[in-house]
Amino acid sequence: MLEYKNVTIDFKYNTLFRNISFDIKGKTLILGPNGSGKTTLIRATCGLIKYKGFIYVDGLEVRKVKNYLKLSTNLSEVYSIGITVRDVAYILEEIKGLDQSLFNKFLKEARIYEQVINKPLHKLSTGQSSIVRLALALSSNCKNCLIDEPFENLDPDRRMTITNWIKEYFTGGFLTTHELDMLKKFNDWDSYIILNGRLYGPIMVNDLIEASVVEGNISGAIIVIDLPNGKKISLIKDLSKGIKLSILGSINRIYGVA
Ligand SMILES: Nc1ncnc2c1ncn2[C@@H]1O[C@H](COP(=O)(O)OP(=O)(O)OP(=O)(O)O)[C@@H](O)[C@H]1O
Repeated sequence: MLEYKNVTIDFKYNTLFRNISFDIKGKTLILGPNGSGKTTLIRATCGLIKYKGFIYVDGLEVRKVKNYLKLSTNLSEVYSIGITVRDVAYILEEIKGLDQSLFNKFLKEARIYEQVINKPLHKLSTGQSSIVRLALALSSNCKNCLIDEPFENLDPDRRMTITNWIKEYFTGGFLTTHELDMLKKFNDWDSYIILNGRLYGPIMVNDLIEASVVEGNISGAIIVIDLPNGKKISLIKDLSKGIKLSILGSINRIYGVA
C-alpha cells in the first residue's frame, strides 16, 4: 500500500509535481509520456530524492524508515554496485529473502543466464540489464514493487516473457509505461495517467481500453486532462467519437490530440 499526501517535487529550475495526493492499493499501471515524472516518482518512493509532503509505504513515512524490506524496484541506481549479478542476488537473498531459484529460472527463461550471471550489471547490454533488474525486483519477496518502463529495449519474444512474469509474480505497487499496446495485458489492474505535473485516476485499465480521447471538457467524461498548451482533452466511454486511446501506440501521442 502506497500513499502520497500533498507531495511536491522541486528541482532547481522547475517544479515537477505540486501538492499531489493519491493512493496505490493494488496492482497499478502509471501511464505517462516521456519526461512526465514516472522515474522521479519511483526515486522519491525509494527515498533517493527529496520531496515535500508525505509518502507512506505500508503506513511508514519514507524519510523515517531505512532499509524497509518490503519494497523493491528495477531502478538501475539501486543496483549500481560493481559486483556480479550472482553476488547481487546472494546479497538480496541475505537481506530480503530473494528467491534464488525463481531468479535463476527467470534468467534461464529469458535465455541470458550464462551471459550475465558472472558479470557486473553495468557491463550488461541495456536489454540484459533491464531483464536482470526486473528479475531481481520480482524475486525479492516484496509486497510493493516499483517497476519503471520494463518493456523498453526488449524484442517481442522477451516482452512476452516478462509480461508473463509480471502477471504471475507482481504482488502490488506500480509499473510505469508509455506503451498503450500493453493495456490489454493488464486489463484487471488499476491505472493513473501522469501528465503535466498531475495524476489522473484511478481508472480501471479495462475502462481505458474502451475509452476514446476527444478534445475539450466533456461532461460525463472518465477524466478530463489539462495539456501543457492550455487545452483540455477528455477520455470518454464512447468509441464512436474521437480517437480510441489504446490505438495511439504511445501515450506520448496524447499531446497531438488537441
Ligand atoms: N535531478 C533533476 N534535476 C532537474 N530536473 C530533473 C531531475 N530529474 C528529473 N528531472 C526532470 O523531471 C522531468 C521528469 O523526469 P523523469 O525521468 O521522472 O520522467 P519520466 O516520465 O520517467 O520520463 P522517461 O520515460 O523519459 O524516463 C524531466 O523533465 C526531467 O528532465
